[in-house]
Amino acid sequence: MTQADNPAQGAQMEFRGRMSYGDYLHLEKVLDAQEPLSTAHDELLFIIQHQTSELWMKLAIHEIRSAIVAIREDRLQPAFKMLTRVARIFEQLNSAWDVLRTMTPSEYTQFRDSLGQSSGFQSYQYRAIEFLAGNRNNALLKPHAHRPEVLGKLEDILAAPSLYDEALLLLARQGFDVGVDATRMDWRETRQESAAVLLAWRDIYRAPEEHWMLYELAEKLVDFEDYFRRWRFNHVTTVERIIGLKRGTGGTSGVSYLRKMLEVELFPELWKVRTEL
Ligand code: HEM
Ligand SMILES: N[C@@H](CC(=O)c1ccccc1NC=O)C(=O)O
Repeated sequence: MTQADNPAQGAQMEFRGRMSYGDYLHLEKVLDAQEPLSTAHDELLFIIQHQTSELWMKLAIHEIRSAIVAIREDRLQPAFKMLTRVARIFEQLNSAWDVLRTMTPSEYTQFRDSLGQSSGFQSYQYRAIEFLAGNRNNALLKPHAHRPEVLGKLEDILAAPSLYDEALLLLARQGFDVGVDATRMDWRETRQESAAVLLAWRDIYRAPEEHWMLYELAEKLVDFEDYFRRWRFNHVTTVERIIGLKRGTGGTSGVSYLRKMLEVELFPELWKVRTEL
């Protein structure tokens, strides 16, 4: 038999005692983790949509953490690469809404009651991303009080500088006056917006050729926030399309809570600086 007759010729077919594809990826765990609570056809879509989102969030956290360390160590090129990947992950999460949007209100109502009081509001990986980026609402630790290991991980994130804090410390190291952001000791709370930081970014944007690395870092951060905002917008639009103005299972007002979250700015001076140029 020639290669043309049998394209799979030479392929390994015997896996007794050898690691195969499914072994390496632990597919038995991943593919056994979907347990619908109802008989509704669309519940599997709902579960897989969330599980895949959480997997992508896991990767985003890994990349943001490494980007934070890289900026701290003045290794900007690797940080750029990681931040580009984070933006692409959010682009991926954004496209995923197209699949969920195929579920109508009638279909969702068939299993919504099974969800009890569970909600994406309790996604600790989502909260970790917000905390790592710099949006630190300590009140949102509360839903994790019953899981000490999760709480501990979120507390650890709050104990250290965020992505934006590290960017501002870098600006200070490079001689920019960033005001109080150069000397902060407590990282737990979201920093206050500052006029000094706005002026520092303005100088950088006015002379990109002189500050190319910082200029590029700023644009990577804006790109990340741009895609993150699109995720929030897609979420609230999908939610309104599916549950209208009903209260959320997590206990918030639902769409109006999510609309409020659209106003959150992770890197406020980087948006304000646009008006100054
Ligand atoms: C049928 C689809 C969905 C509906 C109806 C829905 C609805 C809601 C509502 C009403 C809230 C507000 C909190 C509450 O009171 O429950 C919320 C929050 C949230 N949802 Fe969803 N959601 C959907 C899909 C998703 C998906 C696919 C994800 C991806 C992981 C997600 C992640 C989140 C997160 C992270 C929050 C917290 C947002 C924040 O606090 O800023 N949701 N969702
Ligand atoms: N908050 C949603 C329920 C919901 O979407 C949800 C429930 C359990 C696990 C993840 C969810 N997704 C996002 O909030 C609702 O009010 O219908």
